[in-house]
Amino acid sequence: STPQNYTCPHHLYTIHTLSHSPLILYIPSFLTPSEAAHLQSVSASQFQSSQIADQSGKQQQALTRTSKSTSLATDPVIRCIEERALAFQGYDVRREQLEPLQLVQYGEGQNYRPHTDWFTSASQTTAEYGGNRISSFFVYVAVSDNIIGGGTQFPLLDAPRDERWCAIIDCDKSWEEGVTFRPVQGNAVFWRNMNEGREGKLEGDAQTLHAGLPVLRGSKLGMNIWTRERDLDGKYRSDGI
Ligand SMILES: O=C(O)CCC(=O)C(=O)O
Ligand SMILES: [Fe+2]
Repeated sequence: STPQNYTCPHHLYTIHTLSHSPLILYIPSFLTPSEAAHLQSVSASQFQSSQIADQSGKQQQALTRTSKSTSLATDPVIRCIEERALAFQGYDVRREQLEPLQLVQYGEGQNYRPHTDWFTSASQTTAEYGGNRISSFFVYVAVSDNIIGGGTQFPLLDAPRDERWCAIIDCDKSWEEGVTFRPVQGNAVFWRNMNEGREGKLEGDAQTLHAGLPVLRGSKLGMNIWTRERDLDGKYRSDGI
């Protein structure tokens, strides 16, 4: 438990721009070590097999997503992480547009096949859900020392050329495999899922296709922070009501 007078830690991250279109940013040390430990402890007993939405919008267990996941109720530490994710996106994103933080646990052999975080089915983008997902953060909360695999792959992106990227992305992969971020504890990948199309209407960007590669050894705990186009109905938010 955390004290009522908890104040948010001051973050000192630097940002690396991987791509302008789609906008993809890499954020080292998005979480502090104590935030990561807190997320692990509050989620520990909560995990259930991950579900995905089918075309009708029904939540289903699927072979394409074999991890376990859970959504978190807010608390003072989580609130700071939410505030950081909001501030990161500028002042025109409201707290009511945030989905509850979702933690995803992968053990050996588990993965999430290529997908976009934005939806194509109308049933997942209703007014109650606040429309579609405009942006995603995927945060590496806990990564075992012995990890092999478990990167986040964007197969449709061009790999950057500068060797300094090799600290962040897997440079052993071939060009055709796109960009694979290594799972590094505390770090995050941010991307915009949607762009303004004709008449200023937001449209999903197919280039944001990505996958959680199989964890071949060890384990990975990740976190999704998703922002909707508009406010979610209270029943779908972590702050409820
Ligand atoms: O596990 C990963 O690296 C990515 C997970 C992901 O894309 C998701 O949960 O939507
Ligand atoms: Fe995803």
